[in-house]
Amino acid sequence: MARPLQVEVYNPNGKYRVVSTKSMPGTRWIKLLVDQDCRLEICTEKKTILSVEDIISLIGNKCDGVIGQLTEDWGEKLFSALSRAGGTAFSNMAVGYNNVDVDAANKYGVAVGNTPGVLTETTAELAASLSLAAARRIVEADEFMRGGLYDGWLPHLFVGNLLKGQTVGVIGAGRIGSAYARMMVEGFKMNLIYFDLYQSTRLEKFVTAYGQFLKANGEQPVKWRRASSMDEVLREADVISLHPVLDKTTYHLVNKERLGKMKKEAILINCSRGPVIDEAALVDHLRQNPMFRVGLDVFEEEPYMKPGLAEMKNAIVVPHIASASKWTREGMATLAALNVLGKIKNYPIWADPNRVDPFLNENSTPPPACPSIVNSKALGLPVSKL
Ligand SMILES: NC(=O)c1ccc[n+]([C@@H]2O[C@H](COP(=O)([O-])OP(=O)(O)OC[C@H]3O[C@@H](n4cnc5c(N)ncnc54)[C@H](O)[C@@H]3O)[C@@H](O)[C@H]2O)c1
Ligand SMILES: O=C(O)[C@H](O)CO
Repeated sequence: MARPLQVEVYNPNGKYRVVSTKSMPGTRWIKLLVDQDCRLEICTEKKTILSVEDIISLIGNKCDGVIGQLTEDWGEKLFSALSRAGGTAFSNMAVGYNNVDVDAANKYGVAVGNTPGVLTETTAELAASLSLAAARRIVEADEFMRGGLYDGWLPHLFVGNLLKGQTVGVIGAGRIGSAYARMMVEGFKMNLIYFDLYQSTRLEKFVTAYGQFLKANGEQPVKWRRASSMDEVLREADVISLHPVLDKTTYHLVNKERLGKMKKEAILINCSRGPVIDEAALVDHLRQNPMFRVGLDVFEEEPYMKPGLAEMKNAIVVPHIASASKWTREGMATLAALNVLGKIKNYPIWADPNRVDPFLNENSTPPPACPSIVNSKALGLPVSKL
């Protein structure tokens, strides 16, 4: 028989058994669960990605709710195991939930939580950092310097792109895409072109107002345009950042053909999900177009990179750290814990999952509600009046 996975237990006599498949940043989330009569078990196994079998063994015979991670495959097997153990609540510690089969969760009556509202700016800041790093070739220059290759200033040394006055393209102008667009427009006076299935009126108003402000101060105003197709963005933008959800409509959204439509010296940023780009086609494109640059936080088959990517000087690669600021990660842990706790306690669903500040204030008790449950309608869960 397989040995049981190692866990750390808090409040062993708690009435409700909650499992967290990973240790998460901060301690507030632990206190919130323990104070509400939960026995909390945190898996402390060294392996990074737990298998479905590992998680089934963690769930055991009695489990009220699980806090899980985006690296786990939450489908039929796990939701049926959780339901058999009496569980009704699961929360991803992430805003994206493409690792979760929501239909399977619905079938077993399990609420599925996610953590929007707390990682928007942090993630957008990483996309902006990758954009700058790619435009100004910071990683290549750092390697050159550390390699002892710098022997004096030269007119051609690491010449990159000026962002001011260029066009930033955003594909998926939701929470994070809009925050990134605002940063690039306001910070670097870039013009904006975006493509989304929905109009982003707030973003459009922001860029219009900023353009008027610049004009009133004697500067060139910034402009915006909502593209009617994604290809328009690919053709016109100098820097393109991808921020859609991953689903079957966005799988390989950027493929060989679409890469071919982009400017030869364009910059492509991906802080959404790896499979939004056909990564093998991207490697070919990078090889054939040395002035084309990418900044990637996510990969098609994480944790692996497609052959050749690691050798490309025109690629900057970081290990899925876009939401990795202390405040955000602690907030994600809190929201995930409160999703599970709220469902166990039969609390209603918070009316606006983007306005989660009341849950994050360390000096007050969080509202009696689940911050964000993605299948609340399907399960017919009541909405909070707070
Ligand atoms: N790298 C990271 O660490 C990290 C951090 C946070 C979020 N994410 C990813 O970013 C995604 C977006 O997060 P968000 O909070 O901004 O979500 P969101 O729902 O606010 O925004 C997603 C946007 O994509 C748009 N969209 C959907 N399909 C599209 C398509 N085919 N073409 C163009 N636009 C399309 C939607 O209309 C929506 O406006 C998450 O689902 C997650 O996968 C990654
Ligand atoms: O979807 C998410 O939240 C990220 O990928 C992790 O922060």
